[in-house]
Amino acid sequence: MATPIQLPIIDISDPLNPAIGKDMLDAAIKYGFFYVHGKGSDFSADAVDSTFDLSKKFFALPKEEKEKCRIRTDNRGWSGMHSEILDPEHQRTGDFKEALNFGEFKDGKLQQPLPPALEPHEGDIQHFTNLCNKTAARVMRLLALGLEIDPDFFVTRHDGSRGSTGCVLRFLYYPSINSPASSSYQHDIDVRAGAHSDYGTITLLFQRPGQPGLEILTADGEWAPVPVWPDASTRGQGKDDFPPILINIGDMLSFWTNGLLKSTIHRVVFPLAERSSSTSSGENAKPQDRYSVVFFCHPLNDCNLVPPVPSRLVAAAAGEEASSQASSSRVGFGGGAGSLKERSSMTAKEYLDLRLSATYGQREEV
Ligand SMILES: O=C(O)CCC(=O)C(=O)O
Ligand SMILES: [Fe+2]
Repeated sequence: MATPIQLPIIDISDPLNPAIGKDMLDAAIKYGFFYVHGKGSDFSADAVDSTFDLSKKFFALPKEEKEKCRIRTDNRGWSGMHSEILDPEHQRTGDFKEALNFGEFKDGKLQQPLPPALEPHEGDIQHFTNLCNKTAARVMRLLALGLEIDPDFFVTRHDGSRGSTGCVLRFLYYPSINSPASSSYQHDIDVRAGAHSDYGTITLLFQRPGQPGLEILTADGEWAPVPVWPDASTRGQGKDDFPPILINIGDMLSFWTNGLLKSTIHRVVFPLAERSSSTSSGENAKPQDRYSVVFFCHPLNDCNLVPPVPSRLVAAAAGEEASSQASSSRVGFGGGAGSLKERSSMTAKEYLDLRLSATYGQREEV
């Protein structure tokens, strides 16, 4: 079985500490993924727990209720089992998951239909989104410090009070391998979420203890499981504890930094230990449903990603890339935005539209 990857865990309680910025940048260059401690972020265990409770409540609703907020081309709403294919080149069946995307709030209101069960919780969803934006700002300040640029370079370009952004909060539900919804699963061809990279600048991922499944594609081309709790010594110290938040770099930030920061391909699987315990009476991990909560952080729609981030490290990376054979043709993996490097201008909105239409071309117009 592949060995779980050990990713750095970073304390973001001081977002103006250049040494931490350097550590974060190193992780973003080497892996494209790192954890941040829950402590020192803007989240409490309660805020995270109650958001997962809400997500469970939503996915348990009858299909007819969820149908009322089915996703359309604005990328907001619910997508059912098998309706997304994140890796169309390799997947036979759509992803073994359900998802619910929340877009922007205007005057405290979401701009999309909500099922009645969630209506009383609109304020809670907004509160959680605000916390995501605050923690994302800490991470972006530290990355800017690592890049030796104005610490607010990214934060001002993501400031939702100045316009619309493509930020999305997403609830995900992957039924366990023993669920009837997973009965058609064939482990040599199917996955819970196909291989992909994320489109935005950074992604925040919240996971639950005992519900693993995320894997990343390492530089050696191997799939490495990413533990929910990376370090046993940080686990379970008091009720205020929750698994560290996993952060990854998206395609836009990779593009914007000339490929210096890595947008790493990842997927979600039924963990091997769970697969074997569903067919034998072994002592392996008991199959579990997996719930995750993801925040895709995007710049303001009109933010131009050309020219690149004004960092000497980015400029140096561009020089290296030009002289190397391995130019980053995989920026924009997933299709739809392959020729980015030839463009003299590309706004965040243009970029996102290209990527979404490649992945979700079949959705109904709003
Ligand atoms: O559920 C997860 O762990 C990852 C989800 C993901 O990668 C995505 O939605 O982009
Ligand atoms: Fe992802």
